[in-house]
Amino acid sequence: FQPQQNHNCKSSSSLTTTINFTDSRLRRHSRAALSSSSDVTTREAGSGNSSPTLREICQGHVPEDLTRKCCRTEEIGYVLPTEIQREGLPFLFSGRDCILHAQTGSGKTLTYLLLIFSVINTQRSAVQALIVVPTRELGMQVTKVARMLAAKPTENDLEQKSCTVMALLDGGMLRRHRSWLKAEPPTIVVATIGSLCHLIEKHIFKLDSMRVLVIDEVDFLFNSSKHVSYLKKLLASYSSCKNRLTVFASASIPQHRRFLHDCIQQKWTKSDVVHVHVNSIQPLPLCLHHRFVICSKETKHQTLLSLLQSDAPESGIIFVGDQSEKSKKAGNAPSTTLLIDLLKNSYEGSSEILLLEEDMNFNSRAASLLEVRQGGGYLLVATDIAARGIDLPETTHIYNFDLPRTAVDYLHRAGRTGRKPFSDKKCTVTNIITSEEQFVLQRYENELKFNCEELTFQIQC
Ligand SMILES: Nc1ncnc2c1ncn2[C@@H]1O[C@H](COP(=O)(O)OP(=O)(O)OP(=O)(O)O)[C@@H](O)[C@H]1O
Repeated sequence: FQPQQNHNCKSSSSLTTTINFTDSRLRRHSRAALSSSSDVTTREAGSGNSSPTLREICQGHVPEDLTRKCCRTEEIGYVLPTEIQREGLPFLFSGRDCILHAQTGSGKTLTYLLLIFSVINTQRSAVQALIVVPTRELGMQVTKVARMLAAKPTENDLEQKSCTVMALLDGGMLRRHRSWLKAEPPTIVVATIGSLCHLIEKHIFKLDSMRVLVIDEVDFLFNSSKHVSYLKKLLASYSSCKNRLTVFASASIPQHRRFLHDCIQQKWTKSDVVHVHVNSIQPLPLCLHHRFVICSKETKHQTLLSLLQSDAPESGIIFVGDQSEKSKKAGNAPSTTLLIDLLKNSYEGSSEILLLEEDMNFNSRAASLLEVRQGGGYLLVATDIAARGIDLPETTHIYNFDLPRTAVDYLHRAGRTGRKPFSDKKCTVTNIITSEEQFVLQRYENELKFNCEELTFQIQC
């Protein structure tokens, strides 16, 4: 995703047709696009009255018991498809490789899982689908949704062999997974790239039967120097795009034309790959209200406290930047620790105060997220490890105690709230900045096309 000089995108541009349609014309367009274009851009969210239900879209593709479970209000209860599901699933069911590019919280996970359940054969004992994720936390979340969909609800169903889902994630028990992989390969594997490639290189994990490969948060993985070479091997050397369906997903695909071009050139996908781009003119969910408060570095803590007292958020995430190497060497306490201490000592709200950062051990990280998910109010102090993919639908407030480094990071942090697809309840993203940082925030506003309102604010001492 890094811009390169003299890069020739001509061949992908000639394959690519960007078409903007409004809601009522989308379905007609989708049908036409099924046979031709490779870059589909849709404009409006929400569903009109004539929209098909999720069940109708899945009919004939996904096993009936699963769509029933997914769509019945007494069970999971997804009656209407989100826009990425409505636009993406027809392409996926028709066997096209896809880049699913849609806002945070728009249901991309269910989109690719429904594709997986449409192609796997549970009678076969082989790994048939592989989902690659950037973090252990996101992996556990995706595994949970996949297992929920795979669970057999009735005794009759229990007679049939069920689909098994293995989480092969950093910090897991690789030895136990090795025996499991050999004795009875699972149908679906959710993996972080490091653990996965280690097992592939040791010939313990085989991709011969893989029919679907999903790379979630694809731009993050391609941008990570730690992951990119493994990722490229996985896409082009360890398996061939001809023998599988390849799906990329993210709310941000910077330079998507260049990426489409690379997908085809590098044989990461087949040449008729489709870029399904939902809400291209509105990268952030509309239900987000963005604000900023200007203060000095010295009054940042007090400003945050005052904001929390006045907002009284039931559930919120406070994002903090990573501690610099210089600050570590100087023996300073990390900002996360200072903030946790501050909140525990001075915040008067009733929310549970929790921490999630990369330096914690995996068990403590899991414990924090488990507590957050168990309901009740929470204030989660987190680094960017919580910014990608984590789905905590009860979150109503995001605080950027430190500004994110890039507009893309802003988009993903902000997108940890506003995650109920058919709700228009306003959620708030608040940036605590110094006056020197104001121009950075303005750059993000321009890039991501949102408006940030200044909050004039009296610090309560
Ligand atoms: N059709 C649907 N109807 C109602 N809710 C849905 C539907 N599909 C998904 N959801 C819910 O929407 C929320 C967000 O979904 P998901 O985590 O897949 O978002 P995402 O698009 O992957 O976001 P991100 O880019 O942040 O990873 C989840 O809580 C999920 O249960």
